Amino acid sequence: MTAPLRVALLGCGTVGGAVLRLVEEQAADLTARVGRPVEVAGVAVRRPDRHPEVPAGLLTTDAHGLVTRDDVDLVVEVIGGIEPARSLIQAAIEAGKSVVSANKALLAEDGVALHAAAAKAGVDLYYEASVAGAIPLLRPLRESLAGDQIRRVVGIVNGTTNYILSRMAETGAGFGEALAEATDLGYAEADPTADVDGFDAAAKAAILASLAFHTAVTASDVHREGISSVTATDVARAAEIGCTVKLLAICERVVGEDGDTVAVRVHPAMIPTTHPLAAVGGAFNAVFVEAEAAGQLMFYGQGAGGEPTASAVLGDLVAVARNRVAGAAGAGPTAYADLPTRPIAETPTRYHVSLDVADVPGVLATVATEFARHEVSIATVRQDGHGDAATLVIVTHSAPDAALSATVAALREMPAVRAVTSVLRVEGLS
Ligand SMILES: NC(=O)c1ccc[n+]([C@@H]2O[C@H](COP(=O)([O-])OP(=O)(O)OC[C@H]3O[C@@H](n4cnc5c(N)ncnc54)[C@H](O)[C@@H]3O)[C@@H](O)[C@H]2O)c1
Ligand SMILES: N[C@@H](CCO)C(=O)O
Ligand code: NA
Repeated sequence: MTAPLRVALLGCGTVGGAVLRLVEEQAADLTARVGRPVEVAGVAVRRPDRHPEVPAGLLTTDAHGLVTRDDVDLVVEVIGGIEPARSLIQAAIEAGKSVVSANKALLAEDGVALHAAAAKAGVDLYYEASVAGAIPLLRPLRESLAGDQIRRVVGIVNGTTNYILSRMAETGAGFGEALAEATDLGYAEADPTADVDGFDAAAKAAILASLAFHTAVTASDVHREGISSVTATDVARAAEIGCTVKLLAICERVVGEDGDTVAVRVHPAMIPTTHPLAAVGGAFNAVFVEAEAAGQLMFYGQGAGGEPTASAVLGDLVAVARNRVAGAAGAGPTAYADLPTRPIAETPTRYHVSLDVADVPGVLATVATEFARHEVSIATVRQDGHGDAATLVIVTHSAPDAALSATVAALREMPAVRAVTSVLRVEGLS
């Protein structure tokens, strides 16, 4: 029998536990698919007493010692966070081990350095599970679409916020109420900041943009707005214009006369209910990719959860194990395009603005003048009610985001405007 490939598993929580179980359950198939048996050499945890499911002989608290052990070939990092995950992955790479990780926060911050280290050491670094969980997305971008020119990647990449926004739309609940429900059901974590404030989606957007556009994008390059300020009024206003509210990650390569740039942003937006992303409910994820030759592609499925995420980890594990059997490492992603990031202020967007106004002669003209003064073109205006209870609902054409936000700031100061009740970007309207 050929010698097994030996795996160090770092972390044994939701994802790690599922990885361990699947590697054991599918041992025979993995052997057949890889060409050598794949077995777990050790499992690094913080508290061994909390892991009765793991054979005691495999457990260790010495993660660094485990990843550098001579009898370890491959390392699976499912601890999460920046440290100690970064030092452990670096140590593994330097020791000649290929690495599979699910860690979006780390890859979005340090992907370039980690890839450089992996290339130098001649090992693989794969992280399909880090974006959109089970959905095959990063390897399609990295491999299947490597011959095409990707122009745009737009998606719902955070299940927790999608669940909250879906519930707000279904029940009319406010953000706080929907978040409490998501927490009770175990979708939202005890500290939901990373999800609801858009940090999780921004890290994923950075990874997607880097792979799609062959350039280095970090989480700090991503314009980020979360969903905590989305109100029941926003969701109701969206429904009135045939839209629904989603937290979108939008990565665009913008062709310019002075060279191309990338614009990467995460924010809530109204999208038409006829848009395919509008139908993505609950904790599911979906991502649209637009490439020059391929046209539009859509990827849909479970973006989180132990087993779905472990599926992506195991797919990567098989890939790096096969490379190891072949005595090679796969080509890593390139960042040759080296594109500058375009700030949100210059990025063209469309706004939906809802205003409570005094319905007196001339108010519409005054409001329209404020849009014109900022060179923002209005697509549609609707007035509901009259007298003191009049509401103006305005959808703009595309304009630089800075012009739109300056318009809204000016509207807030106008005596004729009693309140700006809803401001959201709009995507996907023709
Ligand atoms: N849970 C999901 O649905 C999901 C989906 C996609 C990606 N991910 C990513 O997978 C990774 C793991 O997520 P999770 O949900 O399994 O988290 P988790 O909190 O359930 O598990 C992490 C485990 O790592 C352990 N750990 C922490 N520090 C350690 C150390 N120094 N040495 C050894 N073990 C240590 C923790 O005790 C915990 O058991 C994260 O990067 C996360 O972003 C998770
Ligand atoms: N917290 C993340 C987990 C998957 O990365 C989500 O809600 O989508
Ligand atoms: Na994925």
